[in-house]
Amino acid sequence: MTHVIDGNAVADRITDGLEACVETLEAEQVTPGLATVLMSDDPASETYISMKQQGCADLGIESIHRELDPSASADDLFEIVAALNDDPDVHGILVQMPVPDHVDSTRVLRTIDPLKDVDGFHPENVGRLVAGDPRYKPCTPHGIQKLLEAADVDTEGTDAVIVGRSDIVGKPMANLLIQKAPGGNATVTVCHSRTEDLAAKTREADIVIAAAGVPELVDGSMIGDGAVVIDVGVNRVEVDTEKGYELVGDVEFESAMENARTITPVPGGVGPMTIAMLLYNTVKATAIQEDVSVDLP
Ligand SMILES: Nc1nc(=O)c2c([nH]1)NC[C@@H]1CN(c3ccc(C(=O)N[C@@H](CCC(=O)O)C(=O)O)cc3)C=[N+]21
Repeated sequence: MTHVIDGNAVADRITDGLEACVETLEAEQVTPGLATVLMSDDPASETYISMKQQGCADLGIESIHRELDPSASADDLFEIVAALNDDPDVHGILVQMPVPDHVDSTRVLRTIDPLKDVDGFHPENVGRLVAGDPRYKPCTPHGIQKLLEAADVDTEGTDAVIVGRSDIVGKPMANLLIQKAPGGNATVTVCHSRTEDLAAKTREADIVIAAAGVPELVDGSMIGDGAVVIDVGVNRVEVDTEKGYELVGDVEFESAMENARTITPVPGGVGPMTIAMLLYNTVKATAIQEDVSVDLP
């Protein structure tokens, strides 16, 4: 029987653990603060931002929100980030990606105070991750590490194949999986749109992590017997319902189920973990900046 990992349950366990950390901070008169910045009218971005705010509210994290019209100037965005950098009540800053084309996203990431960079995207934090001394692990790959741990998947000595080379999932995931630490010690292959024979790579893998942003790119014929399959895809496909869309992963779930030992669903797999690990980084950022020690889950 294939084990379907319940991402909501694992995320709830993490947030329960964070609750104790928030209490420890409160005892020191410290309330964690997360700022979200949105410069997009993409409905998906709006959904994610409101899920993040809800997560903060549930935990007792103060959240503030700044919104800019997508036609605003890059300088307007930099000014907002600079003000949040200087605000002592704000411990974490997240600028929702993607930003409009006329805004240089790498410059946005460089503008955020690295201590408040709860996405872990600032070059200083990327550098620390690559050097094996992470401060804030990027939320989605960190969440995947937690899911694997919860499902009793030992990554050590495994062959892991990552499909997708993005800065926010593929690259940091590869770095975490090759590090000399629990949740690492894997042999990693990173595949992408120019990979010659994707199926030949994934079929040999003990762990397949699909993060290409292509609906149902990976099907059962590409999954080896007994493999672990992690689906990072959150593709919105239009359907004729009240909601208007359906979430489709990068994995064709039904056929992949037939070969996989363990698999994550979409929705209810990796997505909820991304939010939980953002809250985790916000609590960690608060503890670092306020010099309080907390016992992170
Ligand atoms: N600076 C920045 N940081 C991010 O962390 C970031 C970002 N930009 N831009 C967009 C992506 C995407 N992302 C998701 C978060 C939660 C779910 C999630 O919880 N999904 C639910 C379903 C949500 C629904 O129903 O639409 C699930 O999979 O069960 C998905 C995707 C964070 N991102």
